[in-house]
Amino acid sequence: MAPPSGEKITLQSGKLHVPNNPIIPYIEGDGTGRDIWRASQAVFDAAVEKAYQGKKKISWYEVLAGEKSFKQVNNWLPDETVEAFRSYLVGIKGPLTTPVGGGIRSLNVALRQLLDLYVCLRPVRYFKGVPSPVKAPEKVDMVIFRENTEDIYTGIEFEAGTAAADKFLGLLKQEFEKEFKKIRFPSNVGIGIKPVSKEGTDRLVRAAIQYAVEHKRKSVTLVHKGNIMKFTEGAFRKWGYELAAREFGDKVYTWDQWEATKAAKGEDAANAEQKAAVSAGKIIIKDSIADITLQQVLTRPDEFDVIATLNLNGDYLSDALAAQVGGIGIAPGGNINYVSGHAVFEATHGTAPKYADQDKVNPGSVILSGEMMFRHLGWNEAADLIIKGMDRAIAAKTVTYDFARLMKLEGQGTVTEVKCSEFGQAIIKHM
Ligand SMILES: NC(=O)C1=CN([C@@H]2O[C@H](COP(=O)(O)OP(=O)(O)OC[C@H]3O[C@@H](n4cnc5c(N)ncnc54)[C@H](OP(=O)(O)O)[C@@H]3O)[C@@H](O)[C@H]2O)C=CC1
Ligand SMILES: O=C(O)CCC(=O)C(=O)O
Ligand SMILES: [Mg+2]
Repeated sequence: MAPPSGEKITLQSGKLHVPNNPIIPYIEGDGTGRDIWRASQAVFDAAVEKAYQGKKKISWYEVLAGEKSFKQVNNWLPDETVEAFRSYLVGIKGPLTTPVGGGIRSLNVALRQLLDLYVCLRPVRYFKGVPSPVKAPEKVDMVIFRENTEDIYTGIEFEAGTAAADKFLGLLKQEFEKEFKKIRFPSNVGIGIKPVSKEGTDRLVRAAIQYAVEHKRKSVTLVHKGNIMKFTEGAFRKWGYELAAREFGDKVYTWDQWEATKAAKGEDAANAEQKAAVSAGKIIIKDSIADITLQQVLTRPDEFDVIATLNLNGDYLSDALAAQVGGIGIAPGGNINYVSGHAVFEATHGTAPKYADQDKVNPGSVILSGEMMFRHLGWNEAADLIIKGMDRAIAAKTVTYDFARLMKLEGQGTVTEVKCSEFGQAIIKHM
């Protein structure tokens, strides 16, 4: 049931209108979600109270999904939950379990698709003092724009040996014999479909470039595997460059332009043109193939800034990048539709079931997802307090097991390992 007090956040003339007492729906999450949510909600309420001294307050509205929902109402993702996020516009969630190889499809992905939250926004930045496996983690300052509604996450798959798979293979054999013959073992094969559209690419790349312009970032890299998947990943690259030139022509310089100038006037001329564009404050739009990207974000992190990529690449890249700045314990995210105003913020990590109900794991990812939510709402004072509290709690080396483990390996002196709830309290104390 919605809380008795509070008002709806609305979209007015394309802008969010946020009342002082907004109703914000949340999903607690499975596994470690329960512990993390408790710690995080305390931090959110404390930050709002400290920033606005009672003038603003969130009315939290718990909605059900996942294991808790199945237990209580025999439904993994009730319509009321989706409707609440639709109706109240902005929400936040903990992680939800997805079984491997069978069972229900991802509820996390379902929510993104049902609400058409086409951007998965995952900033990756370094907090001073956080232990890291790399030599210069402070060079990592990237913002991932992961396409969130297409690619293999659409879940169009046919299980090997089923009637559906046989029917699909039959169609393929009949209509596309040349392609069918490429299947190495056609009698026992699972099939997946990877849709990537121009519309989906355009809106994702538009959001990434818009962000780069608004935040004065240096470059947007289109990450793809277009050498192998020419008409999906390759098309993403092509459409991305075309959109950049068409909609942001005066604000960007693309590697497509560089190639054209090189072909016409030689490499020196192309380099000079790019240098002039950088001096004029233009954003460089470039691209990089996904496999080498995973190496270069490690070896040359300062060459990457905003990254726009498809769903699966973005999933891999966000966990890999999180490792460089201290791990998945402080990797926040938001699923956003910049047109409808709908947004659901959530951590990059999952339910880490082996630590469930031990009050152990790092609540930092959900806390920083809340920080992103506050900025999205224009509540920057509350967001700033969360960053301040987090910075100082880490500097005081009062940290959860994940950071403590790495800090001890680094020989960082006295480290106080605290529980999930205690880390939340440490953030509040240091605000
Ligand atoms: N958006 C969502 O809701 C997501 C849901 N999932 C789902 O979660 C389930 C488990 O997935 P799995 O692949 O194991 O990945 P998880 O992210 O849940 O956990 C993997 C490992 O990451 C570390 N970790 C995760 N969360 C934290 C945290 N808060 N603080 C510190 N360390 C953390 C732990 O490492 P260590 O063992 O080294 O301590 C943990 O064992 C699956 O069902 C998956 O589908 C996964 C990702 C996103
Ligand atoms: O939905 C899931 O269970 C996994 C999703 C995931 O890994 C992600 O979005 O990063
Ligand atoms: Mg993931």
